[in-house]
Amino acid sequence: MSSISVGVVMGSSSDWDTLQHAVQILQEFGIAHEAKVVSAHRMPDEMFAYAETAAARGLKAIIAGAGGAAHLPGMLASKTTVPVLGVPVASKHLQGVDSLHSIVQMPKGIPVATFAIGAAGAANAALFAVAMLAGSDAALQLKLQDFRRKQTEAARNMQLPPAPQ
Ligand SMILES: Nc1c(C(=O)O)ncn1[C@@H]1O[C@H](COP(=O)(O)O)[C@@H](O)[C@H]1O
Repeated sequence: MSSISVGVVMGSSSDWDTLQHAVQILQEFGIAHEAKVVSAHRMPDEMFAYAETAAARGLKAIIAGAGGAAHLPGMLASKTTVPVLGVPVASKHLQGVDSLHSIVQMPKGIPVATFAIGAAGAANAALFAVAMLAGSDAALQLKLQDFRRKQTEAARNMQLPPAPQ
């Protein structure tokens, strides 16, 4: 069994609609991963343990998504040197701008790579993790290039509806 290289964690099961887009990408690229709820606010002891054991377990990246007062990515980053990729989840009242600001405004010295709010951010966080792993994996690099090539092809083939008369 291959060891897990990317952890996907989220503050609540209600974040799954967003974070599933990261998991889909990791599945597509055949990256060994895990997905679980780990909340800095509601289960701080487990959050600390997750961060503290991440490097020893062989994780190369942690994708962490949360909404509102989204402290999870930053708190994980404070307890591990494994790169943390933060995904702001759209919140009910402030549409995720609160989540984005909570994740992106880290103090100097504890970086969190922060992505766009929502599904695109989740997918891009996973693609970024793939790119990190592809640096030392030639086969994965080829898969990533193929992904980009197909995406370019799909964009070139995009058709617009007829112009209104
Ligand atoms: N931001 C955090 C943290 C955290 O940062 O530790 N834990 C939960 N949450 C967020 O609370 C929102 C509402 O959660 P519920 O839907 O469970 O009430 C979620 O978007 C979650 O990420």
